[in-house]
Amino acid sequence: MDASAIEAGRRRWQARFDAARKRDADFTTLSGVPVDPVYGPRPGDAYEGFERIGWPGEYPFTRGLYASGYRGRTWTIRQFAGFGNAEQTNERYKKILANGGGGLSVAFDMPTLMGRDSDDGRSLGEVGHCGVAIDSAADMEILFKEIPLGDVTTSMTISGPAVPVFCMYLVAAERQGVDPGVLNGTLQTDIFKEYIAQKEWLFPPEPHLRLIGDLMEHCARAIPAYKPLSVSGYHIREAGATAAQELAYTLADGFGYVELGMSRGLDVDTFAPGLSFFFDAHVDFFEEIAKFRAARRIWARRLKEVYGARTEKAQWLRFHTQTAGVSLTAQQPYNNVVRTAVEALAAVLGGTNSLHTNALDETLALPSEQAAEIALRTQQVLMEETGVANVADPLGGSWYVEQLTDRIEADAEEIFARIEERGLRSHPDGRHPIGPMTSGILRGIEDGWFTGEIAESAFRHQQALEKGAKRVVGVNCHRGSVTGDLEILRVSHEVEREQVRVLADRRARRDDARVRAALDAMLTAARDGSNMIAPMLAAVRAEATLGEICDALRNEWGTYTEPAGF
Ligand SMILES: CC(C)(COP(=O)(O)OP(=O)(O)OC[C@H]1O[C@@H](n2cnc3c(N)ncnc32)[C@H](O)[C@@H]1OP(=O)(O)O)[C@@H](O)C(=O)NCCC(=O)NCCSC(=O)CCC(=O)O
Repeated sequence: MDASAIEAGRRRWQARFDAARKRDADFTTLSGVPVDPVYGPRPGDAYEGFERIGWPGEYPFTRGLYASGYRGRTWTIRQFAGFGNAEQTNERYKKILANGGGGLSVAFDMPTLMGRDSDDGRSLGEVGHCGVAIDSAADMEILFKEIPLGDVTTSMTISGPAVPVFCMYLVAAERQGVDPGVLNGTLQTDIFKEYIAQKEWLFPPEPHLRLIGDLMEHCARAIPAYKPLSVSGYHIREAGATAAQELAYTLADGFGYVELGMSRGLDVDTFAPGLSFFFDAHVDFFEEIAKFRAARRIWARRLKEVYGARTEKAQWLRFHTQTAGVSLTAQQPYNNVVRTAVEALAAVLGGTNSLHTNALDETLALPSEQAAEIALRTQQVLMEETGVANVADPLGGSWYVEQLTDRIEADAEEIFARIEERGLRSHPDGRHPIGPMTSGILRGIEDGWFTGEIAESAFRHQQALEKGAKRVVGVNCHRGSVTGDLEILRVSHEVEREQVRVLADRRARRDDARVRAALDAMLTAARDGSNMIAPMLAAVRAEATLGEICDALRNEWGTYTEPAGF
């Protein structure tokens, strides 16, 4: 790009920056040196390929979504939390908010994630263990007691039973007197990554996608600020994918949901802002920063050029980041604080919109209160002390980071082509029921291609660890010595007994005929193709349980078994 075009871009950036609201903060270095909100080529310099880099707040958004960067607003500190019953988790949430957490993020227990009630035989021993147990709208009401749902943005990490859980959240808001139309938050919902990596699905892909389509339609129409899909690469990465695989599979899944929305006749400029992303921040500092920058650029370009999105908001890739759980070690666990800080810094330098930092004890158990607080304080140290929030995309223009960004983008494009080619083979006539990327994803799920590719990468990494080519302190080098007693959070089995008792009591007090009628109406909608959200909401209002709703749908749609692979 020649110098005059770069200068024109700088002037556009300046105008946007001047118009933006800025935080009232000191934007100088620790020594008092004033710093600019963004840096670019020196005036008069040309820069080859600058159109791929650009300025923050401008297409292709490589350098961030906002001209003001974090000077406008810092990232959201959103710590994923949940354990025991709704009451215990509600107390933890109030502490998180009181300590400066910017939003909430619900971790559900395994039975809830699998759409089973706490009194289901398969739930035994798991209730309240890896997250909070939610059986019905009454639990959701307790979960958010004295937390005004109209004011706090809440993320819910659940995908198989996302839609009934979301209905419970809407009913909890109704019971608080909050108009559900004003809610802002995020529901994970991303079922593709369940088949690809996380393995917590309920039904076969096709009926599940229809249900997600209903949710997208409902939110686009009735809850405009809410983000019903958090397309998640985190679990793909944690299963062993490389950075490029994480990026490519996740964005491909995102394109699949774009195709789903479009196949339902929704306007891409209306529903695409409801798609957000969730990535892993692993320990290779620069590779992760490059991944985040490439993600924004690829998404903006494809949304604009392939799917016809015209508004910037529809082209924006907004993302949450969690530091890499798999990088934590049980050996010398205090070192995990350092790993997490480095990973969090990569996320921030990559322009994350929201961030979770893992606690040092998470390889051993759910975080203790003290470990959770250190994790939160880690973000606050970065935000308040280090100056990283002063300048947008401070690594933009670094030869290394720019080349790595280009490289990871090219690798991702190559993977998209392979997925699309699989889609073409499954529909050689070009008549894709939802869209070409979706066909490729579904084919890759059905024949175990994604799983195989991830397993191959995980195997290669494991070999590198065993040979010592890749090193992990305390595990395959510098072993021993950093020890210390960790306080471990243990969830009492009393929680399960109490949850089962409360559930039985609620079932005894509700109107069973009303529940049955509501579930029947929901199944009628499932069969006749009408939107299922309204009848599901009616069932939830009648205090139908999560297990009852999911069982009714399992009976209707069947379950899913993944292909065996060797
Ligand atoms: C979009 C995100 C990523 C972030 O949303 P947030 O509300 O926090 O932040 P945001 O949208 O970036 O910012 C809030 C508002 O401020 C505005 N804003 C932000 N920065 C600005 C700036 N510089 N200038 C002007 N406006 C700005 C935004 O446009 C937005 O307004 P408008 O709204 O008006 O635009 C959302 O989807 C989210 O919160 N996701 C979290 C997902 C999550 O926590 N998942 C947990 C998974 S945990 C998991 O899966 C477990 C894994 C495991 O451990 O196994």
